[in-house]
Parts: sequence; structure tokens; C-alpha cells
Amino acid sequence: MKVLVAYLSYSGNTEEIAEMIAENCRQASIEAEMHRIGIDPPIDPRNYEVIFVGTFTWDRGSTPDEVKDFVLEIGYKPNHMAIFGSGDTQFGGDELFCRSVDKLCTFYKSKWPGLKIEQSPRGGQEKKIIEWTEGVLDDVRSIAGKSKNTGAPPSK
Ligand SMILES: Cc1cc2nc3c(=O)[nH]c(=O)nc-3n(C[C@H](O)[C@H](O)[C@H](O)COP(=O)(O)O)c2cc1C
Repeated sequence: MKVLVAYLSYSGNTEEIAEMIAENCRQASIEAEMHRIGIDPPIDPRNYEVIFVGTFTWDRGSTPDEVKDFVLEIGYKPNHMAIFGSGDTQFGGDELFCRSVDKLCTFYKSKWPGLKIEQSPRGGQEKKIIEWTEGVLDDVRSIAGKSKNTGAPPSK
């Protein structure tokens, strides 16, 4: 099994979460590739059993443009996207907290609840990340056992 951890991070918090998710996958003997949104070349979602997509939220609940471009670049809605992100409740309380995580979950009709982390995950939120990642991987293992369908359009 191979997974991708794609993320956008300006000040490092989402990147820390991404690294923890990748590390958790590797500890479970699953190959995890990293993708820096807006920097690395385009990806082919069909190469991965699951794609973890990480984003921060800014500007009153907005999704950063780089993440919107990443979504457009993919061009369809894969059904194996698991969404995570970092936010800060000081910017609008629970209503706007990690709003872009909610938006991406809705857009992709994600099978998994979004993982929302308050700023840096270090010093108290690591367990939440481990449990969420394990939950996604457990589902992916069981889905992979039943079908290889990742929602991709048929190849020509
Ligand atoms: C101008 C600005 C607006 C922000 N607006 C929100 C927001 O609406 N909701 C939220 O949850 N976090 C908001 N944040 C907090 C960031 O999402 C948070 O600091 C996050 O950890 C940054 O991630 P990064 O370190 O990966 O760049 C805002 C931060 C800034 C600087």
C-alpha cells in the first residue's frame, strides 16, 4: 500500500501534522510520500490508496488559493481523500475553526471526518493524530480488500 500526504503550510503547523501522519503510516509499514502543495509537480491520485490533504484556514474561514489550485489540477473528485488541517479558534471561534477542512470534506464527500488541530500539534494533540490516521488506514485496508475503485475516471 502506498499513500500520499499532500499539504500546504506557511508557518509550519500543517507541515508538522503532515509529518506525523506520514510517520504513523511508515510505522504501520505503509509507504508514505510527501507532496508540498504549490511547490512539487502535479500528482496522479490513482497511484495511491489514500491521499491525505492538509491545509490551514485563513481570511475568515477561507481555503488558501494554492489548495484550490491543487484541487483544480486534480480535475475530478477522487473518493479516497482524507482531510486534515491546522487552525486557530482565536480567528472566529468554533464556527470558523479549520473551516477549509470542512469545505474540502464536503467537496470530496470524504469518507472520514476531517482532522482539526489547534495550531501546532506538539504538546498534547499527537494522540488525536495517531488515532485519526489509524482509523483512516484501517478503513483503507478493509476497502482495498474489497475493491480497487478510487473514483478515477476510466483511462483512455
Ligand atoms: C490572517 C489570518 C487569518 C486566519 N484565519 C483563520 C480562520 O478563519 N480560521 C482558523 O481556524 N484559523 C485561522 N488562522 C490561523 C491559521 O490557520 C493557523 O495559524 C494555522 O496553524 C497556520 O498553519 P500553518 O502553520 O501550517 O501555516 C488565521 C491566521 C491568519 C494569519
